[in-house]
Amino acid sequence: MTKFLVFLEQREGVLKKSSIDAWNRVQEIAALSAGAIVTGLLAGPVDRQRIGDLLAGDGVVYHANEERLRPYQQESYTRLVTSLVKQESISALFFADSSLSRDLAPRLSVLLKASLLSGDLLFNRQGYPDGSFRPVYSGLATASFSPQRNISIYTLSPSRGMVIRSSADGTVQVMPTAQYHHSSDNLLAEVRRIVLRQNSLDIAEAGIIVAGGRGMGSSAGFALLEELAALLGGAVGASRFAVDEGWRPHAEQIGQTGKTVAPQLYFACGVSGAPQHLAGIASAGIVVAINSDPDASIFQVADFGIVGDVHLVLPKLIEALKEFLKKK
Ligand SMILES: Cc1cc2nc3c(=O)[nH]c(=O)nc-3n(C[C@H](O)[C@H](O)[C@H](O)COP(=O)(O)OP(=O)(O)OC[C@H]3O[C@@H](n4cnc5c(N)ncnc54)[C@H](O)[C@@H]3O)c2cc1C
Repeated sequence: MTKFLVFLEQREGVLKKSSIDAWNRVQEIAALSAGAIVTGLLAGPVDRQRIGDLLAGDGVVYHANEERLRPYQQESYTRLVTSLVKQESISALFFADSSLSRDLAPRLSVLLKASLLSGDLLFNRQGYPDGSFRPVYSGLATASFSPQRNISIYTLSPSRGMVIRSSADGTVQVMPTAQYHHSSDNLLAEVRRIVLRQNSLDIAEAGIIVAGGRGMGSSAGFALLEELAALLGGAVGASRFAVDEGWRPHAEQIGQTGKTVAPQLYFACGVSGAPQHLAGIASAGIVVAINSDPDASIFQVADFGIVGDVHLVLPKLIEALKEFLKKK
């Protein structure tokens, strides 16, 4: 019997949207892979009632409800996942693509002697194990994969628009996991979480992203994007140019060497639309581009385009939005 395990990531006790999205996608993969059973693993305290409400389909979630697992710790998380994979005879382990999974998945693949497939993975009708494929060379070609080991580990990029469905169509049972020994916990000196800005949304989780590039002119130019993002309840993103210049932190970089995002609405302001940037927004819903160059490549992927100077267009857009919100 094929058993899937989805690693469900929490931050500060809240289940991450990208993990809910991964769970839902694994349910779809299971439907393509005759008879596969979906299970989940959640490390750290999260309201158990909410877990069942948030996840679609049928399945069991193992919950290691321990306070010390609230922050990510490589050692303890590795031990927790490896023991569950062995205990439950898991065939495939799935993660949402995140800084946590980029750290944990390769380590697990060595320890479990598992095939590791990461990136924008999709599954065709063949399902697991032979149906996985993903775009390569910034979407110019497609590569398909057949895992060579008994266990496979997949990291999934967010799906288009990351629309989270309700769980009305199934029953998810939440079960406590057994306690694990933490003999080498004293190896951990200190785990610190650095908050870049209070209340700033992670771009990987955001439903709306307002991104800026070289055309914003300076770090001060991003104040307009912060204002627009705050009005829309979205997050600020950046091109690599803006990050390399030190205008924005790397956590906000979108693209091949940054994050893959899947908002329902994406604003590209003063961004040219280089292939390496577009690689990160392939799953975005509606794309709105503002650029002074009518021939900029970004207009080829945009649903709506405004040709103009961001410093003139954005204040007008913000003003109009404020008026609109006042009337609501
Ligand atoms: C291996 C590799 C990995 C990379 N990874 C990434 C990545 O992850 N993410 C990423 O973004 N890039 C990445 N890059 C860099 C990428 O190739 C581009 O150089 C970068 O995306 C350009 O950033 P930009 O669009 O902000 O700047 P530019 O390409 O310089 O574009 C600026 C745009 O702003 C417009 N503009 C200028 N002034 C105004 C104004 N006042 N109002 C309106 N529009 C204006 C211009 O017309 C232009 O279109 C990578 C490159 C390599 C080689």
